[in-house]
Amino acid sequence: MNAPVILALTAGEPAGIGPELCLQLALEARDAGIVVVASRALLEARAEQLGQTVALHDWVPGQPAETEPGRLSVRHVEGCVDYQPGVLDARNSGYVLETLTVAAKGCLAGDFDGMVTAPVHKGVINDAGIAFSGHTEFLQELCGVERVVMMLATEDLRVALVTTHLPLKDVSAAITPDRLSQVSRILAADLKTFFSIEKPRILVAGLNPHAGEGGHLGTEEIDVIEPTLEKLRSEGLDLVGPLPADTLFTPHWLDQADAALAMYHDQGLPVLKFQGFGRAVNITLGLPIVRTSVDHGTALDLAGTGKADAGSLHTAIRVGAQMAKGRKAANQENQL
Ligand SMILES: NC(=O)C1=CN([C@@H]2O[C@H](COP(=O)(O)OP(=O)(O)OC[C@H]3O[C@@H](n4cnc5c(N)ncnc54)[C@H](O)[C@@H]3O)[C@@H](O)[C@H]2O)C=CC1
Ligand SMILES: NCC(=O)COP(=O)(O)O
Repeated sequence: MNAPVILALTAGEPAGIGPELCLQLALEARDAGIVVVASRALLEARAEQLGQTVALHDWVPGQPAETEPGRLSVRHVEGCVDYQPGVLDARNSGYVLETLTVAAKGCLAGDFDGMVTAPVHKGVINDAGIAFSGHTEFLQELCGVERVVMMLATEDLRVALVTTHLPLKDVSAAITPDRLSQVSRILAADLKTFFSIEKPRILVAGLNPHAGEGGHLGTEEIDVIEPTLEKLRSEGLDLVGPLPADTLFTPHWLDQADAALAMYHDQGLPVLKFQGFGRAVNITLGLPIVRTSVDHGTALDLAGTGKADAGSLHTAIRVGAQMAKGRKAANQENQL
């Protein structure tokens, strides 16, 4: 009944800090079983560059994962052709996406209890001619679900987004009653499922300055956001807003709420990162699998130096393991 959780950890962009963060983790004792999904040769090359000794063990589904310092379970993925830190190579892009596919399919098949992702470089994947906006959208498509929600969280703050990786000029049109309703419902449901918040109070930001100033600074609040929130409240969701985004992130509001819902990426995430960059987790809600991630990017400037901070990776693994245990327990209860 209490089998340890096994998480797939994708090593991300080969030129970034992901591979060395995986190796840093291997030097410590771990509570959760971690299987790094990556090119074995890439990990060996990075370990050699950093002067680290890590014994890599090929992992087979059904087996426990290594948890002892100095040992690391690896699910090898072919196709990485360039191991140089700090220098992007579009030829590695197919391999990077294959690591995500292997991890996600492994979760769907029950081989893994969840997946944690180290950062990928969205630009270089597109340079390879592959349309890619982020793990969030990639996993939504792979898992065949209509809507997912990106939420970043620290101990003190949770910020979810209505839209994710969109050019700013496309944001207004994307804020539809359908999208706002789906995102709000997923956020409320998953805060209950994974964080045991029975009826979460969610602060919803407006899109425009001063939440539109009564229609004088934009009408999305009056036309879309207010009527949608009203309808969702009638379903029982505890939604406050639309609130001016510049004052939403103040103790007056945050102290009485469980999460903030921002309309777009750079409305919500700078606040979260100012408050907790380096120790936050990025969670994809609404998926049939557990997926958490680090709060940072590929940090090409640090790759190969061994100076990258693993704080956010630790948070992502801790939260991923908690969520996976929660989902396992719920599944077992449903089977009784
Ligand atoms: N989960 C993911 O896959 C994410 C990927 N990205 C991708 O990363 C690439 C680079 O993005 P940037 O905006 O430059 O952000 P970034 O997070 O890579 O770097 C911003 C600054 O933070 C520092 N930094 C980042 N992680 C650190 C760590 N663990 N320890 C110490 N310092 C750290 C970097 O050195 C840099 O000075 C982009 O292509 C972006 O798409 C960005 C965010 C998340
Ligand atoms: N700023 C967060 C971010 O870009 C991460 O996106 P994703 O790759 O987790 O979808």
